[in-house]
Amino acid sequence: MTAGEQAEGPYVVGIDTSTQSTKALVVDVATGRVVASGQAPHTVTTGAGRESDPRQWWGALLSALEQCGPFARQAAAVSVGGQQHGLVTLDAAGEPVRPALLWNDVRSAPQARELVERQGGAAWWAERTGSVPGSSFTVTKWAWLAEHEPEAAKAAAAVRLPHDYLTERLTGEGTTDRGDVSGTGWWAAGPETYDEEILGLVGLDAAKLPRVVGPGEVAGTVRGDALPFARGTLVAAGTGDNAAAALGLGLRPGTPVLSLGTSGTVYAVSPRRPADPSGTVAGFAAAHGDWLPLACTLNCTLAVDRVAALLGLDREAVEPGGALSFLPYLDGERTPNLPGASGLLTGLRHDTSGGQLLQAAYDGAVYSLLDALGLVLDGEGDENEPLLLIGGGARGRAWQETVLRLSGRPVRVPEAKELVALGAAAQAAGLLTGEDPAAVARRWDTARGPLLDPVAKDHETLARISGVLSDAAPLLEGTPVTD
Ligand SMILES: Nc1ncnc2c1ncn2[C@@H]1O[C@H](COP(=O)(O)OP(=O)(O)O)[C@@H](O)[C@H]1O
Ligand SMILES: O=C(CO)[C@@H](O)[C@H](O)COP(=O)(O)O
Repeated sequence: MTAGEQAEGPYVVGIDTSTQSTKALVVDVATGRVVASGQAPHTVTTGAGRESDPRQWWGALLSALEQCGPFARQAAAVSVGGQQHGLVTLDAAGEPVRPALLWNDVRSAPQARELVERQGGAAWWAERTGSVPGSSFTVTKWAWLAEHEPEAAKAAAAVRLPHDYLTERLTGEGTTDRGDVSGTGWWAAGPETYDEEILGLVGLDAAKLPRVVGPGEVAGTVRGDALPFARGTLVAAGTGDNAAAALGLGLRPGTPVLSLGTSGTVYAVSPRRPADPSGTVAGFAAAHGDWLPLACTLNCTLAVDRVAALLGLDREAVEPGGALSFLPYLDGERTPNLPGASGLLTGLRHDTSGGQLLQAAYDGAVYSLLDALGLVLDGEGDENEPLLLIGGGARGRAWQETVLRLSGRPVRVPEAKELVALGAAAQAAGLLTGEDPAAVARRWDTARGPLLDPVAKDHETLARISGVLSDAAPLLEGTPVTD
């Protein structure tokens, strides 16, 4: 807050515990002004798996809040948004049995395939849970753990998602919410309950799962004095990071969002419950009613930054031209569903420049997201409606220009940087004021930002990438990742 600016209070805290870091914002409920903020990094294992120690998330949360100075302890309510799907296993004392298996760990791809085949096929899963589970989904990670580390699975007295783990450390109660639970693969989207049949299939007792807190309900209160908040501070349900960003943007049905972070995601709010048997669209629930059809890629900002580093180029040093196609599947891929794939480059010539190669990596990363946009919107929305571009990558010129050229749509880049944390803050604010959190965000005008005019759609590049994807299908199957 700058000198002379008057916050009216009360304050709320919104937290985003995502793959690479935890961010905290202290926000003034009346105006939406961010009065203090903090951020602290996480580490993620490399190699075959992607794992993080949940205790490190808690340490990062404390550090991010410490950076907020005295404001966090003045907050009246707090909420945690977090990376989706991660499998957190806790022992009877509430300590992690082992590091969490993250959403971008593809080792459970064989378990995903087997679960879909054994139980009803893709259409059955899509109708029953909203999604066809791939290796990102918690249910496949639990099946992997039970098969590869049965002792760890047996030792798990409680099973949580990342945002549940942090919320529980604040309140002492095991809770989750409608948005994040919808990405587990063991939540039935019709009746909106845990699915006993699926839990039976993977040998998981529902008693080990958290209570699902309903939209607008309180998850609990801060339980102790040694915590970064005052005892008795209200704790909201929290939610998955994409559902939190949807709240943070005050999203209405039909407006598409493209998020460029560790994951690339494309989504919209919809009143209709999605059930895409192709598995491209995950049929998540939105945090406060409605649905959140979403497609997600594993290779986004980290993959493109890695290509820039390999070339020794700045991430903005792209050049036009050339006829390259680069599928930057450095981590395997989820959309399209190719968990065993690796990066694939075609069209290299003597006169290809490094900048053209880098541009091709951006094109490959953005292609998959835009290709899924039609399925995500499923006939809702208007072609001329601006895409909302968010996430760390949205700050980059090369990302913005690639999205403009490959979508042919206008693009709006909200000025607010931390939309997940803002969405969590709006959820916490809603507890105090009784408002719908999306309405809180609209009142705060969080989606405000420059509108970039559309440019002619680059059909040639889109067709070239699409051709390589189908021609190279056997190569992209790759080999399953094992440890
Ligand atoms: N100015 C920028 N231009 C392009 N990319 C950026 C910029 N700033 C950050 N990034 C990218 O944003 C990513 C982090 O985005 P973020 O949405 O915070 O990730 P996550 O929430 O998945 O941890 C980094 O991997 C980095 O590559
Ligand atoms: O798996 C998904 C969505 O289904 C990812 O979007 C994760 O939720 C990770 O988010 P970021 O750390 O990239 O924000």
